Amino acid sequence: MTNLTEAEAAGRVMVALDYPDAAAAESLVRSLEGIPCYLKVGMQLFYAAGPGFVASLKERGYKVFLDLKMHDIPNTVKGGSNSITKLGVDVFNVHAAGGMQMMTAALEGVEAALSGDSSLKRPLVIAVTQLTSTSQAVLNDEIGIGGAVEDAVIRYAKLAKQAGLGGVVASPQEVQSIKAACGSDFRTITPGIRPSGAAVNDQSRIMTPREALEQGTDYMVIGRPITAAADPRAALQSIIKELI
Ligand SMILES: O=c1ccn([C@@H]2O[C@H](COP(=O)(O)O)[C@@H](O)[C@H]2O)c(=O)[nH]1
Repeated sequence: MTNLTEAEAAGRVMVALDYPDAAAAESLVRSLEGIPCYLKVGMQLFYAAGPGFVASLKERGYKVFLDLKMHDIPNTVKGGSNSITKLGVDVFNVHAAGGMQMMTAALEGVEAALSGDSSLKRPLVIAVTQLTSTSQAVLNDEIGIGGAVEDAVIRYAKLAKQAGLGGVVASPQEVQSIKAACGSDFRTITPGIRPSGAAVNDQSRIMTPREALEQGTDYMVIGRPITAAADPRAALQSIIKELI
């Protein structure tokens, strides 16, 4: 048991809307109506449905994580961050592998947007460390980065913290080390969540929702265990129940 209320537990879940178009995503959103979870819009949906879909979620009061994982030269990321901030999203991200200057530029883009429109809310800017699909073997043998995945994650997390970002995307397996290295206020947003018995799919570094919560994660990103379920609302409700 934890001290989380049902609403608080729902607020820790970010449902990944990985759909090919607005109509498909809309149908899932409607099925979850009234549950105060975050909605995550990633590349597939954003490239198909664009800023208009994000704006429609915000108009309906949803908290939105725009997961576009920017990774480009600093000037381009600054511009991208500026445009994203103007969409009014609550959370967005860049790749920590872009380095300190790129992450700082992302924050400059945010500041420029906020200074031009006082009605905008400051988004939480976070950095992707090592994708949760990346295993130890892939990191070492394919990508060619030596050492333990966890060490790479912590290196990226420290760099993101130094750049002034508010948190990182990582596996729940790394949450305790990230918090120890970067402080308890430094947010962890963790995909790689699989309820017991669920298909692992292409994820590698996974944990159940309950285990992730016990590691101290702030938010858990969950896609297919909800969206591919016969009854997505029931699947989300069962995850929330596991968290309270
Ligand atoms: O390291 C990362 C970064 C982002 N993701 C995203 O999270 C969801 C996970 O979806 P599942 O269906 O629960 O696997 C997806 O949108 C990814 O793009 C990630 O998995 N790992």
